[in-house]
This record gives sequence, structure tokens and C-alpha cells, in this order.
Amino acid sequence: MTTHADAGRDPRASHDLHAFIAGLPKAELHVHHVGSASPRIVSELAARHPDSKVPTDPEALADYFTFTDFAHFIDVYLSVVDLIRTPEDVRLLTYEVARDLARQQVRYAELTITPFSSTRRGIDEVAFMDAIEDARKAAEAEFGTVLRWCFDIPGEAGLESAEETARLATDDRLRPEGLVSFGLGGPEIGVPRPQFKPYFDRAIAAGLHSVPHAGETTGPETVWDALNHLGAERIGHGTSSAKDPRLLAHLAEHRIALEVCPTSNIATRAVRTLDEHPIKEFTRAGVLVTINSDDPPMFGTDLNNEYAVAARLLDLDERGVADLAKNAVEASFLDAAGKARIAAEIDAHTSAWLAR
Ligand SMILES: O=C(O)c1cccc(C(=O)CC[C@H]2O[C@@H](n3cnc4c(=O)[nH]cnc43)[C@H](O)[C@@H]2O)c1
Ligand SMILES: [Zn+2]
Repeated sequence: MTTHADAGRDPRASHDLHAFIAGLPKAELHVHHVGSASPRIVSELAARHPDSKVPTDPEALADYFTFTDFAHFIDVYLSVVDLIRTPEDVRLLTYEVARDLARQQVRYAELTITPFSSTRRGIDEVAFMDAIEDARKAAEAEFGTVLRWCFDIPGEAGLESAEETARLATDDRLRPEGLVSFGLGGPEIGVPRPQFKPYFDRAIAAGLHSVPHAGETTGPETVWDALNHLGAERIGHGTSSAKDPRLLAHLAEHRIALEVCPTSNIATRAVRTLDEHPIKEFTRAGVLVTINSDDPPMFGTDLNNEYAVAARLLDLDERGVADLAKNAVEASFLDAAGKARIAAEIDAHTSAWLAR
């Protein structure tokens, strides 16, 4: 398993490729709000709330963020969710996440937020929406990074959480301007996707895109369920799709992108080793693969490292990496002008790099 000591930079990618990736304009489509809290923010919040079991020492967090399995990961994740108690915590977290993305040349990110987890812990819903929107606008003005939201249902919390998430996402008085999509996260085992159909139907009717997690910890049938019952336009992870050639052909034919997060899959032990990751099977089948970081500090990674990992697994040079970055732009929910702008930036960076 990848340890935090060697994570954050794939040692097998060349120094040059790392430098190319670091400067490459990128879009991130699968990254969680709370799961992006930096060790500094987590330890600051933990110090403010001494009743929490989360370590206050940033150094100790690497151990705390070493997971025995997916269920353990969710336990730890929720202990960090418990640290976010006020609208100011939400604003600060969102703004700092945007700063970390901007440092990696991320021009556009769809950030998955679980509003149910905050409102059920007593944060006022209007203050919550104001906090994320305030941070989004500040981040765009100060860093130039465009943020958009995906509100996800924490499936294991039951239909009550689905109802609350659908309400927050579709009520015109609450729904934030930056909201573009509707998701479903958390464990998959014992949480069948079809039960969430009415909530996805409402979100889709309200103009939101459908982007559930599926096939991360269960088989390809869950991905089929996400497609057939939830109207999925992209799939979060979709790792087990590799076991079903008919599914791979369907994803490829319909340009349904997979949001691949290689290091996450190792850290949660959904996949045993990076070399066993099915990313190559996806590209071989013609599936639109996008590269993402999921919960970067918790997995000791960042988006740049995920691109370096993908480059190694797919044996890509700079042009191949640039094509992966363009896949994310294509699969994003940006408008055509926004897509064209970032794609042109990717081309400009690549041409300038290769002409050195
Ligand atoms: O907030 C609660 O009170 C609560 C109660 C019961 C269950 C839950 C959850 O299951 C929350 C899970 C939460 O995890 C997020 N997440 C982050 N990374 C991943 C991932 O790789 N795969 C699936 N889910 C992930 C997700 O956003 C969920 O909201 C909460
Ligand atoms: Zn995720």
C-alpha cells in the first residue's frame, strides 16, 4: 500500500514530467470538500475542538489517515466532518481548498459537498449556502480558479439524507448559484442505487447533472444501476467496470466519463496495488478517462501526483498527459466557451514546453 511518506509525488515519473504536469492547466471533476482539508486546517480545527479524536499535530495525521478498509476511511472522514461546526469553518475550508487547487494550476473544479452532513450537525442552511458562495466568489476573484458544486447524498445515512439533499439542491430560495450537479457517495455495500431514483429525478428536472459514485467498492452491476436508474452522465470511480466488457463498450459509445482516482483506490483498499489498477483497461476500451484526486490530503496525494501516476500506468509522454487533461475539460459541466479557453491553455502550455 502507498504510504504517506512516499505519496504526493510518484517517484517513478521523471522530474521533467512532474514539472510539465505542475504547470499544466487542469480541471478537477472529483474532489470532496471535507476530504480536501489540508493537514494545517484539520489540525487547527482539531485544536479548537479538543473533544475530537482527530490529532492536533499535522505530523500525526499521516498515521491517522492510514486506512484499513473503506469502512475505516468513512469513520475517519466523519471525524473530520465533525470538526466543521460553524459557517465560518465552512467558508475558510472552501477558500483554502480553492487556494490549494489554484497552486496546482487547476482552472476549474467541481467540488463535491455533502450539505446534509453540515445541516444535520446544526449549521444553518442559509448560512451554509452563503459561506460556500462567498468562498467561491473570493476564490475566483483572487486565484482565477472557477469552482462549481456537486451536492451529494451520503447514501448510508438513508432516504432522510436523500430528501434533505434534494430539497437543498432544488429549492430556488436555497440552491446556490454555483451548483451544477447531484451525486451519491459513501459506502456502496448495502446501499442499493435504485432507491435514490426519485431524488435524482427531481435534481435532473431542476437542471442538475447526475454524477453518482458507483463501482468503487461493489461490482459493475452498481454502475449499470447508476446509468439505468440515476441517469448518470459521469461515474465516480467506476473501477469495477473493467470486469464487464459490455459495460466498457457502453461507457465508450456514450462518452460517459469515468472519474478515476488511482491513489484513493489504493488508500481505501478498493484496489490492491497501483499496478493492478484497471485504468489501462479503460483507455484500451476507448472509455473517456478523467484523472482526479478524491480526498487528496487524506490519501497523501494531490491532483498533480495523480496525473504522474496515470502517466506511469498508461506510459504517457507530455502529449498523452495533455490529452488526459483535455478529457477532464470535455467531461466537465463548463459551457463551450469555458471548455475552449482551458483546452487552448493546455495546448499553449504543451507547445511551449515541447519547444524549449
Ligand atoms: O454525515 C453524516 O452524519 C453521515 C451519516 C452516515 C453516513 C455518512 C456517510 O456515508 C458520509 C460519506 C461521505 O464520504 C464522502 N466521500 C469522500 N470520499 C469518498 C469516496 O471515495 N467514495 C465515496 N464517498 C466518499 C461522500 O461525499 C459522502 O458524503 C454520513
Ligand atoms: Zn469520491
